[in-house]
Amino acid sequence: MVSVDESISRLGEIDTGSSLSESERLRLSNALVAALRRVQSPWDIACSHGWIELTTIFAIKSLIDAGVFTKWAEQGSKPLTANEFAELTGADAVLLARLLRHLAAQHLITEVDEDKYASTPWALSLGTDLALSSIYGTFYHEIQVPLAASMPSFLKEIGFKNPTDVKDGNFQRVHGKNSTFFDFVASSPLRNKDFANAMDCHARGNISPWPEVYDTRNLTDGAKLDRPLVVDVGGSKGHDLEKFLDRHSDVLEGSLVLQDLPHVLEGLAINPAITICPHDFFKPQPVKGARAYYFHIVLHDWPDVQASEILRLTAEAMEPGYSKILIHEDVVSVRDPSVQATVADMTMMMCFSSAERTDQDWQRLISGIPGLQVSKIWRKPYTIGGIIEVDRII
Ligand SMILES: C[S@@+](CC[C@H](N)C(=O)[O-])C[C@H]1O[C@@H](n2cnc3c(N)ncnc32)[C@H](O)[C@@H]1O
Repeated sequence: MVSVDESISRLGEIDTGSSLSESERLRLSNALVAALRRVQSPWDIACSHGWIELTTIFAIKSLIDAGVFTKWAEQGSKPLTANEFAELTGADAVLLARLLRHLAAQHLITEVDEDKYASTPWALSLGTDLALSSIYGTFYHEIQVPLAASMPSFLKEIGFKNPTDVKDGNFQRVHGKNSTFFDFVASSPLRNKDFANAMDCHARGNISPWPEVYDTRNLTDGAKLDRPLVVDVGGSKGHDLEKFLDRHSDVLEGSLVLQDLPHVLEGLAINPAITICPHDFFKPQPVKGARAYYFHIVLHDWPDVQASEILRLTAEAMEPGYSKILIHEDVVSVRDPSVQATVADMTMMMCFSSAERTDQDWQRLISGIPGLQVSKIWRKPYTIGGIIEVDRII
């Protein structure tokens, strides 16, 4: 039997440095959560859900808005007292002390002396990465929370059936009949910006850059120069095409095409190698015979009926034997899926009545579209993201 002191001392020896690969880091983090669950009482867990998470988010958001994290980073992230934070930001020192203490109690920042706090990589990121800090903004408060709060009564109302109707789901229960997720996001510039930032963070944090998962030489080798190489469909601000350019900086101008709804692309300043093409993917694909149509966390937003329609319209634009569809998504393991995959699945349910898909779900969806066939599912070991490579065979 290992004593508590010895267990704590062993925990202090855990390697958290850069020597860990991403997959090792995730495995270790998962094992630590499992150990925490064994140590926590039922009350600890319920208290965390009912009080700690909620109050932590409001404390973080208030500290972001007061400018604490940005000013802290500007000052070199050195340890500061609540009074010093108050001088830096103009906020009340007593209030700041209370908010900071709540974060330190959860090891989000470190209390190094009475009311004096040292920064952590997370706190530094909130001060330097505005996309990350916007996760705590309208994305959380206006998009996620109202939908999550409504889910239990929505599921009860529909008799605990699996929701599959994007036009009559939890979203419409919260925002009204005929409302749609993307119209709601678009209807406020701040929400639109925070959502795009959240997608950027999700891409950076959860899914490996696609040229690291898929061998992009499959696209460049034998590419026909008279038409686009990659069309990023529903590509938001174009961060995935930038990743392609990092690897293939020599592609011809105009051979990369970024598509999304007009309001998303409006006023976008982007690498001149990328052509901007506003397009609704429920209309016929205007770019014909491209080498690849890339969809990154786009089809999971849609239940099978709509996802099939998007794929069918894409298939019509493809050149058989040449064009490919590349679908970059979480591919859910049927056994022991990670929380990154299950949280995405819950999010799809509450926002779109859709779901994250397993290998088999993808095979079934694609086999239902005339002319399309899955040629390979590309994965990096121990990551949740995969790329489903689809050919048009006839
Ligand atoms: C979950 S986001 C993914 C964005 C991007 N691919 C990424 O990985 O960050 C889904 C994207 O689909 C776009 N979208 C939604 N409905 C669309 C439609 N009918 N036509 C084209 N794009 C659409 C949204 O504007 C949004 O940028």
